[in-house]
Amino acid sequence: MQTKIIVNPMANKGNCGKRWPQICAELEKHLGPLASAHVAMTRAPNHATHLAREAVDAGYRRLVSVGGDGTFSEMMNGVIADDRPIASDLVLAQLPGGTSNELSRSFGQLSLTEASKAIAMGHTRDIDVFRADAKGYAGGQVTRYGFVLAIVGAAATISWRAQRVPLLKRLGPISYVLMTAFTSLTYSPRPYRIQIDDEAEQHVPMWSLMLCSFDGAGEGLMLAPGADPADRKLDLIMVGDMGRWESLTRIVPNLADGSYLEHAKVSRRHASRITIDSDDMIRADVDGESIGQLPMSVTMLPFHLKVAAVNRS
Ligand SMILES: Nc1ncnc2c1ncn2[C@@H]1O[C@H](COP(=O)(O)OP(=O)(O)OP(=O)(O)O)[C@@H](O)[C@H]1O
Repeated sequence: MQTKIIVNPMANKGNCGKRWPQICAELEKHLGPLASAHVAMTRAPNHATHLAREAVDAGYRRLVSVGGDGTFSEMMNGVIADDRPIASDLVLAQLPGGTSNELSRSFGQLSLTEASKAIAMGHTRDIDVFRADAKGYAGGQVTRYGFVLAIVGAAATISWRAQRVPLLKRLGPISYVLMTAFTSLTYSPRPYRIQIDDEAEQHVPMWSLMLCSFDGAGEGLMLAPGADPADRKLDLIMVGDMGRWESLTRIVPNLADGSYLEHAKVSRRHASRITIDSDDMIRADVDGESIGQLPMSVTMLPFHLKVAAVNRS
């Protein structure tokens, strides 16, 4: 199978580029020598999307991103068009070279060696993909394909602040801890209009809403314990009308083990199509990238993508 490697040299604050020779040597131990024609370096944000599309058009069927979650997500968005994969026999893989590499962890790959072995041995797993349409920050419609989670409200504001404030971004994971505390103390629940599958629209005040395909996300967060990333359903979690102190003391500390779900104002159910709107400005985030604001609709798509993953059985 022809393999294209897409490297983001700027991932992990430029460390990915510096470590590329070492990462390449590890990959070559398992895959054999890599000709330079099979490696492409990203030159700007979203370049991985174009490189992935070009690679599939040129006949590559296995695409490996070297970087963080953003690079993998950009690559994945390049291989889907009109709500379906642009080729039927694709395998995507990630080698951890970013800051948090949460996706690698979701695929069961904890190290560069494990990820390289999973690619070489051809172990894969199927994952669901959803489509999110929201209002972009420039005012137009944005469409993003995702596979881990879509979040709105307080959780999306935490993500947006942690990514946008340059000083905080340099702090890495600690920025999320600081912004979670700050946002909990300043963010008030807002009125939402929600339509789930074919049900009637609901009007509810909420602090945050999360649509999870995987069980975990972010820095060790267990948002939807037991969620199946290939069941063609999203776990819809609604965090209701929380007071500031209540969110800081009863929700935030219990995100790591999923016990926040026991709170009386938190609900969980399955959904495969949801439209969310509000008269207030509410941020929306897909797979860790702030894409814009409400209204947003999220739809599970009727296909699986194959990703290289460690075979634990
Ligand atoms: N050549 C480039 N110059 C500047 N930015 C780039 C370049 N190539 C890609 N990017 C951008 O780098 C950003 C960060 O990439 P990525 O998310 O992979 O790394 P990370 O943030 O370190 O890791 P993680 O998301 O796992 O925490 C992405 O938004 C991507 O668009």
